[in-house]
Amino acid sequence: QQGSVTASPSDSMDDSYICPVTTGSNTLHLDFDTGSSDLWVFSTDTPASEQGSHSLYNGEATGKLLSGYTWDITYEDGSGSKGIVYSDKVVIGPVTATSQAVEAATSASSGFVSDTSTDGLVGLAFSSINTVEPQQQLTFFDNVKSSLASPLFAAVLKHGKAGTYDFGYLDSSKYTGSIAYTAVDNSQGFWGFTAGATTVGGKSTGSVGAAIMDTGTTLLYLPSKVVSAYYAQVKGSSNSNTYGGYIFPCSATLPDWNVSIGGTTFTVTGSYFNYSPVSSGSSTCYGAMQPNSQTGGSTVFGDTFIKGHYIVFDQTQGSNSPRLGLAKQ
Ligand SMILES: Cc1ccc(-c2noc([C@H]3C[C@@H](O)CN3)n2)cc1F
Repeated sequence: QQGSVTASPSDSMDDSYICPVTTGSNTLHLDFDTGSSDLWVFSTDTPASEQGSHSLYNGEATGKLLSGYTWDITYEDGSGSKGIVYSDKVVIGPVTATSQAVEAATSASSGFVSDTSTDGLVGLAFSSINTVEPQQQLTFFDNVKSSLASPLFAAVLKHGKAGTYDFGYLDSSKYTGSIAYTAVDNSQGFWGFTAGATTVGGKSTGSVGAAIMDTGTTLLYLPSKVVSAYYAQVKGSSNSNTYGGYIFPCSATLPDWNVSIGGTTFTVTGSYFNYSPVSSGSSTCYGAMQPNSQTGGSTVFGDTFIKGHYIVFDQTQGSNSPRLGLAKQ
């Protein structure tokens, strides 16, 4: 099997990208996250006080309860959820996992309860960091990859408009030039890779090093040397204690940022680095490139980098030799 599902920005800032997923017989809108490995959903097992306006998975109706199984996850930003586990059919585009662990929330933090755009997450990192106990469960990709035409999926996310996640095939109409491949270190359960030299306006701004490709993270978090060298090219910018990161006048011209990965140079267009005004109506804007001190020291290529590129999460060389493919859209 193979196929594509639409990935729509959750809001005008491209905070996240959500996709319709049928769990059991209900269609929910889920955040595909290559930085975690649990598929969890708001459900009829979620307290009514926490269900908000979310679409709900009904495990009692269509699933098989994995008796005594639990899960509990905390994300980089401190938000989290926990609950119980069913096995059920999950359909993404035309791709079906017949016995997917669907993790039904019995509790979710306020960030999720109030995020009406997101009914849960589909974890697409490696199953080694799935949180289900007493028996760890497989991700959707791990469950279907042997049935896919090719064991890969591609993220084709766009700025301010719908893109896709494609499972099982490469679509040459969705990228230009050739795909540059680079080795993945999955020892921590992530799609880890090494990024190299960076430049801004023709000037070298240092090398990045180890990073993870994380569709569930909104911004681009880099070593402080690279970040300070970037904002040195942005008039009026500063690293604000008040706002907890780099800010600049919303009228500032933001330069493009270039990084070498897999022997090829990739560019993030400057305007993508204007995340949003620091508060509604403000003429001060918050940067979409921030130091990795904000992510516990991890360098994270989030949606700010991913949108506008064609990113392939690839196991065609075998599950012990995962790789990332990158191309320009
Ligand atoms: C309300 C809410 C909060 C966090 C997240 C979230 N999803 O993926 C991630 C990143 C960071 C790392 O944890 C794994 N990938 N963060 C999603 C939400 F809808």
